[in-house]
Amino acid sequence: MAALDGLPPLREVIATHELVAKKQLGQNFLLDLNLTSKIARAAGDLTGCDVLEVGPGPGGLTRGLLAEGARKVLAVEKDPRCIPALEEIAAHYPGRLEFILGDALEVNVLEHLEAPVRICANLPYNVGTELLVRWLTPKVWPAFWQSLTLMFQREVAERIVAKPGSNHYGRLAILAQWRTDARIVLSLPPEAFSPPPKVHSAVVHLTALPEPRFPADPKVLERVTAVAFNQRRKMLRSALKSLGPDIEDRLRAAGIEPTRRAEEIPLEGFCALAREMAK
Ligand SMILES: C[S@@+](CC[C@H](N)C(=O)[O-])C[C@H]1O[C@@H](n2cnc3c(N)ncnc32)[C@H](O)[C@@H]1O
Repeated sequence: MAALDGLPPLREVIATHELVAKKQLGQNFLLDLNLTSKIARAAGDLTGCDVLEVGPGPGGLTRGLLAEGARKVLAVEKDPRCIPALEEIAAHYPGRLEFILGDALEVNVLEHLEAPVRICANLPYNVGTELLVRWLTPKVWPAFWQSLTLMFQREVAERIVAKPGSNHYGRLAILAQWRTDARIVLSLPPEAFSPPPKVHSAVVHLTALPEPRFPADPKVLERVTAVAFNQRRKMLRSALKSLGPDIEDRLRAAGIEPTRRAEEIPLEGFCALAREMAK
């Protein structure tokens, strides 16, 4: 029996195209179309938006995004075995699904998208964090996208929304909360996926702020936070020693006591330190 959107159920799609999941591509598919619709709705009002999806796989989330009214979905998929399933969806929604066979870390998507753009994806876990950091750290802000709605391992999701003092607080929290409002909107148990991964998952929704909360150069902020949290239990004067012999002076100039630890420093402090380091 066809699903509500008139296309075959995802289990049938997977069987027809023999999409046996490949671990090295992070393939844990969502086969419940109610769930993929829920994630698409969490992306906000899609009417009139282009939506970038990384890793559409058999297309469950793609179908949700199209049914929720996306003007166009641009889907970037690395696995050629998924293309026939995507072609069926494209035929069902004429002119609204464009897909690119390629690696999302290499494809230039900008020439295929028109503003306003939202990004929504059940990301392959092995490239998820790298893509997120790239989307958060363009030189020029605002970025090309308005919002990100992304599935991660739950632990990564917790790192994105973590506050100072928590074990999860680190580079991801700082980069995300610097330029977006970030919150977890959905938690999913392993059984929601086929095959089930070992860990729980969660969807994070990040809304781009018109301006970063505090001025800083993205590359410097990224570097300073990466180094600081690499040795998170050490005092900053030791953890940041590799950034130069005058690091204690720079910390003080940024209003940070050099004996404090990275996990105690709020976003504002790291931005002040990034400005000092850029001088
Ligand atoms: C977790 S699955 C999600 C599939 C589908 N969106 C779903 O929700 O069922 C991740 C998908 O990303 C694809 N993928 C893995 N690495 C990729 C990369 N570097 N670029 C683009 N797609 C990739 C995989 O082939 C797979 O289809």
